[in-house]
Formats: sequence, structure tokens, C-alpha cells
Amino acid sequence: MAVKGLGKIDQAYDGSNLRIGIIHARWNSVIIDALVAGAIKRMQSLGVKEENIIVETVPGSYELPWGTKRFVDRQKKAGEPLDAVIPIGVLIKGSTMHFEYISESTTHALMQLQDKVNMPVIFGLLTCLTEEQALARAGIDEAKSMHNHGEDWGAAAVEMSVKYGP
Ligand SMILES: O=c1[nH]c(NC[C@H](O)[C@H](O)[C@H](O)CO)c([N+](=O)[O-])c(=O)[nH]1
Repeated sequence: MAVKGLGKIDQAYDGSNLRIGIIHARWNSVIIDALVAGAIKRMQSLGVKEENIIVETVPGSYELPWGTKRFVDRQKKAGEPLDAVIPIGVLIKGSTMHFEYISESTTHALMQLQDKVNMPVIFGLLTCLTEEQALARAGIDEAKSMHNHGEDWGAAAVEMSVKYGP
């Protein structure tokens, strides 16, 4: 039975030889922490070794594109290149247009970043109209109405690295 949101996993990909980076914003940290934990849990369940999951942070979601680029470059320069990277941020609509501008610009920048870094850049940006929506997508609402989307992102990072790596 396919878990909603994960789609049908046609196979569990072997992540045992992968190095995956997570770079997360620090806004909405309770939700961020749950998403990061979900991604790590899922990647470890697919064989990615704990020491091969490298976590860094940036102030907010707007900093994710630049932070991700520098993170990837530095890992490569240090001789420990990543196979994929998961930028994670939580944007929650406020009373201004800030949300719209950051959501749109950061999404496009992360999509375009893949060609620049030549590896999968998983879309880990939650763009929510309410805090309740974000809590549900991090699997930390009372109703347990949705699963932790961080798990999807971890699974996507492994699959994309195995199937479409360099
Ligand atoms: O990650 C977020 N950053 C946010 N703003 C900060 C932004 O990402 C930058 O860090 C800041 O503008 C400095 O560049 C948010 N809001 O403003 O609401 C938000 O909801 N989430």
C-alpha cells in the first residue's frame, strides 16, 4: 500500500554508499527540527550511514540557495563530495507579501541550482498559509492528519542519487 505523498516506492534504494547534505533554515525551528529528523530517519532506513549525513544551517529560507551552493562547493573542495543535498525551510504566510516573494524566488533559485551543482537538489521548502498546515506536514499535529514530509525528501534524495547520480 503506497503511503500518501510518497507515491508507490517501486523499490527501496540502497543508500549505503551515499553522502547527503541537509541545509536548513532556522525560522519556525520546531517544525524544521521535525522535518530534518524525518529526512534523517528515512535516509538511515535506506542505508545511509549517520556519518554520511551532513547538516548545516542558514538564518532563513531566503538564504537557502546561496548557502546550499557554498555548502556543496566546500564539501567537494574538502574531498568529501555530496551525492545530493536537501535544503529545508518553512515559510508561513504573514500579513505582508514577504511570504510570496521569498517562496517564489527561493523555489526558482533552488530548481536552477541543480545545474550549477550538478546533483539533485531536493525541494524541502514548505510554503504554508497557516502554522497548522506546516505542523501537519511535519507530522506533529494532534490529528496526525499528514505524514512527515521530511521522510519524502530523504527518500527522494536517495532515489535520485542512486538513479541519476553523476
Ligand atoms: O525561513 C523563513 N524565513 C522568513 N523570513 C526570513 C528570510 O528568509 C531571510 O532570512 C531574511 O529576510 C534575511 O535575508 C520567514 N518569514 O519572513 O515569514 C519565514 O516564514 N520562514
